[in-house]
Amino acid sequence: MQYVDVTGSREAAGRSIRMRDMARRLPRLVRRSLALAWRVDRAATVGLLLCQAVAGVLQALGLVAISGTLTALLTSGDVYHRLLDAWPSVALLAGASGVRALLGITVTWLSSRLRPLMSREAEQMLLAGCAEVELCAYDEPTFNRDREAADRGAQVTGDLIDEGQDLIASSASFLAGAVVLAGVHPVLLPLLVAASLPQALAQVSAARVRYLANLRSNGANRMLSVLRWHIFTREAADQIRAGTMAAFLSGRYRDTVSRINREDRIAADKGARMSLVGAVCGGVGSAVVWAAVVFLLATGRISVGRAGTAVFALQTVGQSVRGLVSVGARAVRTGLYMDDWSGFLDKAGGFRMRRGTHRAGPPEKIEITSVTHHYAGKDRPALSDVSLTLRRGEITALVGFNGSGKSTLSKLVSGLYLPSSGQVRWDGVPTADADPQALWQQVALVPQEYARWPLSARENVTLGQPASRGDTAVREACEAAGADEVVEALGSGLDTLLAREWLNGEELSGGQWQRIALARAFFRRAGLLVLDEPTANLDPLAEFRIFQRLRSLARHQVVLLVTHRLTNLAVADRIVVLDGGRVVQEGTYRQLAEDDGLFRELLGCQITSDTARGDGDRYGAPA
Ligand SMILES: Nc1ncnc2c1ncn2[C@@H]1O[C@H](COP(=O)(O)OP(=O)(O)OP(=O)(O)O)[C@@H](O)[C@H]1O
Repeated sequence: MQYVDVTGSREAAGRSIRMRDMARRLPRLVRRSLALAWRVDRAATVGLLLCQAVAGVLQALGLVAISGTLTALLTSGDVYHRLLDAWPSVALLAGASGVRALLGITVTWLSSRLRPLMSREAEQMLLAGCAEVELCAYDEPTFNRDREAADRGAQVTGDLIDEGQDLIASSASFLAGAVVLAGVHPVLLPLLVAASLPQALAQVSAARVRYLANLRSNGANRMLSVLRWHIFTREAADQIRAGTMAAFLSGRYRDTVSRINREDRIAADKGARMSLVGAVCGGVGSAVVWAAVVFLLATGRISVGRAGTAVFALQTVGQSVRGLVSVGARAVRTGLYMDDWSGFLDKAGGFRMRRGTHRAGPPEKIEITSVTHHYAGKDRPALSDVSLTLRRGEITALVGFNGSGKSTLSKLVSGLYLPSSGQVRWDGVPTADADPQALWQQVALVPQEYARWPLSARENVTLGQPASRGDTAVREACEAAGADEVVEALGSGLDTLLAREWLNGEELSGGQWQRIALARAFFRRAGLLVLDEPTANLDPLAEFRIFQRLRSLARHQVVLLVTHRLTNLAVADRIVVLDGGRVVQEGTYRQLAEDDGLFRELLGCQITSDTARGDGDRYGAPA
């Protein structure tokens, strides 16, 4: 079992990283990191830039001071006068070092302030981006892969501030050293840069190898987080124990980790080999540069004092070139992750919602016309040529076998999905032309898998959107859903946190949660009420009450009910029977129960199984 990038497009992008790309990308990366830093903390960003600029100037001054000191000390004359001549340069050197140390501390302070802010900002931008995509995006492997990569990009955003800072610092120190070195002799600077090139190439290649290894492990890492979630959280804790699955899951986790370790080890070995070759070439290059200095000194082309300055300048420039290359390579790798992040934000993984602007009100009529719907990667359509009209004040029930398309149809009616072909129109306006946020204001949905939000009972009902009538409206919705008794039994009533793993939180039973989910939908007072298996976890009495109340609740709403509890369907005005994604029957309960067809067949099975259960209970129950 593996998650793989089926398109391989990002691997191709990673493979194309070359020295030229790096040079092209670096300024963009610095700009991008500064833009994000500016967004989260302007004062710290300006402070950082100022510190770096001043540190660069001080570095240059320090090198000039070294040159002055050496020239003063190495010229002829008595020691006293030589020291007297040297002291202003020494004082400048000491002053510059002291201020640079202070600036270094300030840079560390400001960076540590900015780093977490940037990562969190990037994460929040990603979360906001995810909320803007079409629901169908989650069915696409490419979207999930890109989102995962973008998440990684958001996490490493903070690194970019350090890398950006190191780049600016190395560039400033390179410039300072280069100016001084060029002043000593014009041949030294180009020679040094040429000598550093092999190392630079090796570093970039090693960074590419590491990025590609990470890319290959992306799917495995994703699987690890899925496994970790299942092993860690209480959601499946009971099933892991009762199913004695712990060893199996840990084994799969271990196997996946081994796969990642193997990739990492190969990348580390390859990277080390490249670095070694680069270091050897760099060493030879350095020897050539030092030989050039000795040659220039021996042939009298430079003085001893200038040769001394050259030594310091060479060290500074050499260090900054190495720094530039290694930080540059790291920054390019981070930049690739950030490309994943910003690319995802730009086009929301290619699934940004682009619908119309019509602001839908509570619908009078929802028409489904010749709707066919395909899920991504499926050969067969989930729905084929379905036509149907839903009206306010009417309860329409969808029934059929598992997988016959009931939930899909309810999601199309709610505008959560747009049909592959055909139209769903709310009062004549296709859902594709409606403003989705305004449309969903009119949708109250209880899906099969309703969310159990780790929020207070009140927020679980209001979904964070309280009504003007405050708790009165919450209590009315709870009463309609039979959740009033659930809330009353909670330690702090509506204020109770519904998550036992948190301090003071309380846990509800499956049926109690379902009542809260129903209260949520009743509280919303939207124009469309969609109930997908709303009573699956309810006891018979609670179920009976819900179906009883549905009639009065439906007076002002379009109601769509999906259920397998056929015996309760007398409450519906119309029943639509789906089979293999097609409508095969439509009518009232009485009509369908009398007609030959799938509904009567299903109803017969349910009555038979209920009777069998009843018999079993009767004969099997202890006296
Ligand atoms: N997100 C999805 N991605 C791909 N295929 C899907 C997705 N959701 C549903 N399907 C497929 O579409 C078909 C219809 O599924 P749907 O959930 O609408 O059926 P249903 O009638 O509601 O089933 P059930 O009674 O089991 O809830 C099934 O073949 C299912 O595998």
